[in-house]
Amino acid sequence: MAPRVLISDALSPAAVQIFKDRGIEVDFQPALGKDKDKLAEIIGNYDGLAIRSATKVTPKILASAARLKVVGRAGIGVDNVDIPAATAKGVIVMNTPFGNSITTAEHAIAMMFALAREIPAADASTQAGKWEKNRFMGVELTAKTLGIIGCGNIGSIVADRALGLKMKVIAFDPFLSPERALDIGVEKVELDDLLARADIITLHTPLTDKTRNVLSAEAIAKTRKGVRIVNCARGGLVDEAALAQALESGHVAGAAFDVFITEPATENPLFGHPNVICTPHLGASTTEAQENVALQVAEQMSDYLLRGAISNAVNFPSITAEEAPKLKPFIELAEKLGSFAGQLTDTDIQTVRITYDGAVASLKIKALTSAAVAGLLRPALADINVVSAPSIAKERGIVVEETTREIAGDYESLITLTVITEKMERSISGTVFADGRPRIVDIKGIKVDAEFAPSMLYVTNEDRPGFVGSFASLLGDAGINIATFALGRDRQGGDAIALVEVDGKVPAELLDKVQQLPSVKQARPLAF
Ligand SMILES: NC(=O)C1=CN([C@@H]2O[C@H](COP(=O)(O)OP(=O)(O)OC[C@H]3O[C@@H](n4cnc5c(N)ncnc54)[C@H](O)[C@@H]3O)[C@@H](O)[C@H]2O)C=CC1
Ligand SMILES: O=C(O)C(=O)COP(=O)(O)O
Repeated sequence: MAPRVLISDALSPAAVQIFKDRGIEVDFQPALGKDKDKLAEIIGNYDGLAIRSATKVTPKILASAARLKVVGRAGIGVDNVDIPAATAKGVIVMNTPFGNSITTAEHAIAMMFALAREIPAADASTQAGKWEKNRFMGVELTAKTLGIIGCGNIGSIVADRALGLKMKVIAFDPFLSPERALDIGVEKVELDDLLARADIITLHTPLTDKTRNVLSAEAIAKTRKGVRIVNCARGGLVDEAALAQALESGHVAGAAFDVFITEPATENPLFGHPNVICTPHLGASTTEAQENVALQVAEQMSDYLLRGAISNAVNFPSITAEEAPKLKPFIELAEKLGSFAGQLTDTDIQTVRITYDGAVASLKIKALTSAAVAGLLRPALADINVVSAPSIAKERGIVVEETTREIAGDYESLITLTVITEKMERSISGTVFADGRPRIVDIKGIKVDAEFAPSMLYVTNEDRPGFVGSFASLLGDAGINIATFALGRDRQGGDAIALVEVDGKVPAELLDKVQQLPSVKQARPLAF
């Protein structure tokens, strides 16, 4: 069945065409994002959801999204998506990190000019027939100091344009390296320094718990008198009420805002002030940027839904379309090794150690580890998947350790999974043969060679004569057909294991009888 995608925001129709061309069913309902009840009602029918900023992907929406595999944000900010909730549900969240950055930077520059020359007010007055030539006295930008808070993709484009305008550019960004600052021609400063020196402040950080209210009442009080403030990043970075007061008192000369704490903003403390310019979250709204982000998000979502390739996911490592097919059999192996261990582990898992030997060590092991953890925890949590597994393991206090050794041993690639609980430590290793099928090659240090099958019996016993005969006849008597039979032991007369693929389910009575065979220590059914 073809995957189905819902577009619930005003994306460029270019996205619709891409989905169709890729063979994905698509519903284009550009106003739906604003109707959260309707969205919750229908989201269960879709594998993918493509959005901009109007759709809020809340835990409630996610709870109704039974089939959802991916949320694609045609844009940058993903603060309208509850990422932890999406991750816990195994939903990939991807954005398009560069598609609208030039456009947004240009909007910030446009806002800066609009403030410096009061263009909106002058326009309104002129068109009202007033010709107030003496009312509007602007300021020159040349040689002024621009303070950029958040100097990432957009901030550094703003810096570049501002340098072209012969401004002095200073930036506060804890993650901006001194080398990068030098490279892009900005002076890296602390926040207080920026507040004290900037003639114009422009914000370009995401909205996080750390950046919320970065321009608080206290911070605004530290700015230069006559400062102008531009926010084309996110509502919530600036205390709107405190800014309104500072505008009122004349400390702040002007503010240009594209984004607001509450959107759509129909009322706001900044509205109505003569030195305030507002636009309705238009930062990304150019034909070019909208085409870019729509095409990119549709391609990325299609690649994921059709080929398992992941790019620009904010909650999972990237996997290219070339890597995806190479990774697939190892994902299956990792998940099955995890499942094997999970089905045998009844007590609390403290640590999972996964070792990658040989060629597999150079693949995206983060994805493989996630798959192994998903398999391990699935017996307890049916809904877990590779996306949600790491966060669920963390939540449960399970330590996940990874080791890679690129030198191959007996196998070209080998994955070993070790589960450590309070009582025991159990390891199991597997590989993928040339036929692409995963195999178990070692259990607790005992060599075996078995494929994973829908119904299996795992028996540990003492290596004594007679076990195989009596075991096989118990199965025969119960009418259970043996499909494959793998045996291994650590040494003659030592510990032995049998891994048997059977047709159909193993009845509980049979399991009891096997358990009672004289040399048997443990008999467990397994399903893959
Ligand atoms: N108005 C609009 O339509 C648009 C708004 N945006 C907003 O712009 C934001 C920035 O976008 P990009 O530059 O592409 O993101 P980015 O991730 O490239 O840059 C963000 C920068 O903020 C810095 N940062 C993080 N925490 C900080 C803190 N506590 N203090 C100072 N700096 C901090 C980061 O180190 C990074 O360099 C987006 O998150 C989005 O919210 C993006 C596109 C359009
Ligand atoms: O890309 C972003 O972060 C934006 O804020 C753009 O928002 P929009 O897609 O125009 O609703």
